[in-house]
Amino acid sequence: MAEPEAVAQAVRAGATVFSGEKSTLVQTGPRPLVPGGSGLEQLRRTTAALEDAEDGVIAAGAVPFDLTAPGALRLGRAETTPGPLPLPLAGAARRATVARSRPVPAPAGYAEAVRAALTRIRAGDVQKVVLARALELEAVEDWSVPDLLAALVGRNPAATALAVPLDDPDRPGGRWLVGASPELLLRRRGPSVLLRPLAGSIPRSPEPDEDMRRADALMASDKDRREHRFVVEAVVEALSPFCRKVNAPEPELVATPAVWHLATRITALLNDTETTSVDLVAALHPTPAVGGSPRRAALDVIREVEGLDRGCYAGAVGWQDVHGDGEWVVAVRCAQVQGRTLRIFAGAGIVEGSDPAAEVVETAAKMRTVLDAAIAR
Ligand SMILES: C=C(O[C@H]1C=CC=C(C(=O)O)[C@@H]1O)C(=O)O
Repeated sequence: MAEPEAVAQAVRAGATVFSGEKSTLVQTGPRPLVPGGSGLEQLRRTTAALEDAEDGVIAAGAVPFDLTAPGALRLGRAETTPGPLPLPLAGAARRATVARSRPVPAPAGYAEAVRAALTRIRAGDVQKVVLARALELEAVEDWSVPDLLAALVGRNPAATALAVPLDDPDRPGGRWLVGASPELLLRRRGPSVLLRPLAGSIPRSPEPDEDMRRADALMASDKDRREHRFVVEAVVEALSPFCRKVNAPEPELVATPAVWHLATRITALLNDTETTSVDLVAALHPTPAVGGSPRRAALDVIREVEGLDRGCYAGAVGWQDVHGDGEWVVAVRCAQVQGRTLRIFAGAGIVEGSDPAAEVVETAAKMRTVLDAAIAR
């Protein structure tokens, strides 16, 4: 689907879109995978549902952070074109005017939650917890999903920009997930598996020397390297029943327009090509990049101290084809849109040594990815 007008129209009709540096995938004519099913039920049924599907049909959409919450995976026809989404999208030139904004919780409340998590870490209950907060923007008219998507693609060329309908696309006024994720959960192509978990971050500076100083400080930070290591260790462990030749080199720096991250490019080979991309999603999600370590204890702490309904934020977003190949990103730098409301989410990994005030600043920087796309003119 190379025509901007056709893409904008498809999004208005409820298409799921993933736009990356190398290709754009648009899923049209979507029908529910498991109507009303939880994220886990949908993941479990994906491969079987695709067995009966004609070639060219994929399962695509969003898996919630909490796998017992409703999933938003659908079957539909995939159209893939080379390069990022063509811009400008037709009718996507306007920006909504924001009438009100509300942080949930207020920054002081978030700092308080970080302190509560640190207390649990020092008590030995858990070693890492990712805590999120939200910013709600109320516009004077409905947000335009094609407009948000176009602005996200234009500003984040290295990310996977996404627009995923979370409700029945036939029903007007439904919820959408939009965002520009820099984090590859996994790509499965035949027996080859690639992952690029991120964890450990520092906000970018517009001043080049200061920006480089921050990048160096992140690379040298013991706290951030520990925060990162929890993710790599958990990912390698989750892959080990399915894969051989798991290679996890030392972390490197990656930059988004808003934030520096530590990233590890992990490669592996499947033992058995019957293992599909969704089998791996089910084994990996939620990694400690969005949950924590150990997983169960971290999820308990999140439930107790965070006080947010994450929905599909921090979930897994992507697709799988009839061959079991697929690509999934972690739903970070994302927002939920419904009518006039845009709810932008951002989280940060908390470990021993984390500073509550710095985590407020880091989550604000992460929110800029969607905020700048939504409000800049
Ligand atoms: C949870 C988020 O980011 C994750 C991904 C990269 C770096 C992270 C960090 O440094 O805390 C988070 O683990 C988010 O952006 O909402």
